Amino acid sequence: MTPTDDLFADEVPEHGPWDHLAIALDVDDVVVALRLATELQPWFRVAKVGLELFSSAGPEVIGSLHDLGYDVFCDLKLHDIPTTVGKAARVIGSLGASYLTVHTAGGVDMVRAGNEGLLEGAANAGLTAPSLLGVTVLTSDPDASQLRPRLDVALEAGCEGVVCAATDLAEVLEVGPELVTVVPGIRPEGTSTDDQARVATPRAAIEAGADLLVIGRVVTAADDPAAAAAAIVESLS
Ligand SMILES: O=C(O)c1cc(=O)[nH]c(=O)n1[C@@H]1O[C@H](COP(=O)(O)O)[C@@H](O)[C@H]1O
Repeated sequence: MTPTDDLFADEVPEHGPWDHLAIALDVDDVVVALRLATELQPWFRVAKVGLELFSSAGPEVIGSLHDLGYDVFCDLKLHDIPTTVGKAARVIGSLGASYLTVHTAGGVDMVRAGNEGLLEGAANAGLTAPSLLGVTVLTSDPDASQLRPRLDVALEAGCEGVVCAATDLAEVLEVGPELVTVVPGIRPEGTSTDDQARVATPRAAIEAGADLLVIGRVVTAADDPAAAAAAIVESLS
């Protein structure tokens, strides 16, 4: 069953809830990752490569996911001296990733270097400009008191978007209404929060203004990942 089978029997819709869904491929085996990505392709527009998959599969996985039709979200959460972050971001930009994360806790100079590097890498490779996302306060942290200063860093350094909890969205959109908002910690009603502290249901996150929901274990660790993805899309339809 795919979104088109289920919801729109006679026509193939160009847009739907899946425009707002990123699948976090948090596995350490590229074969498993690509199998999941292939199975889940009808339900997600964006595939997220995090530290686990990037460490195991290397940068080539970005191209493999792109070839499957995904926009690729490279979630490396860079945090180092500005020169190192800038150079790493330039490499990622040249590989065709659409999004890259950096920790705003690294400060304005570091985040700006990441942004410049990312855009330069993409431009040198003749690719569309990717988006730098500033991670504000991790959703595993129950204390969001650093949200405002980190948003200020993201805005001053020119981030196109931020990663935040759904519960942070009101403040984020007040301070930076133009920011693309990416929201992890998504948990449908009645599912385990695991190590996440600030969670929300898919619908609550979208209603609070999220542009892109990061969906992880609720789908990838489900007995039937496609059915779990279908249930999320249905909850948003
Ligand atoms: O940058 C992220 O994607 C991220 C930021 C954050 O604050 N919290 C967070 O959970 N993430 C990522 O979002 C995904 C959440 O996975 P689940 O908890 O399994 O839904 C993981 O890949 C995390 O690395």
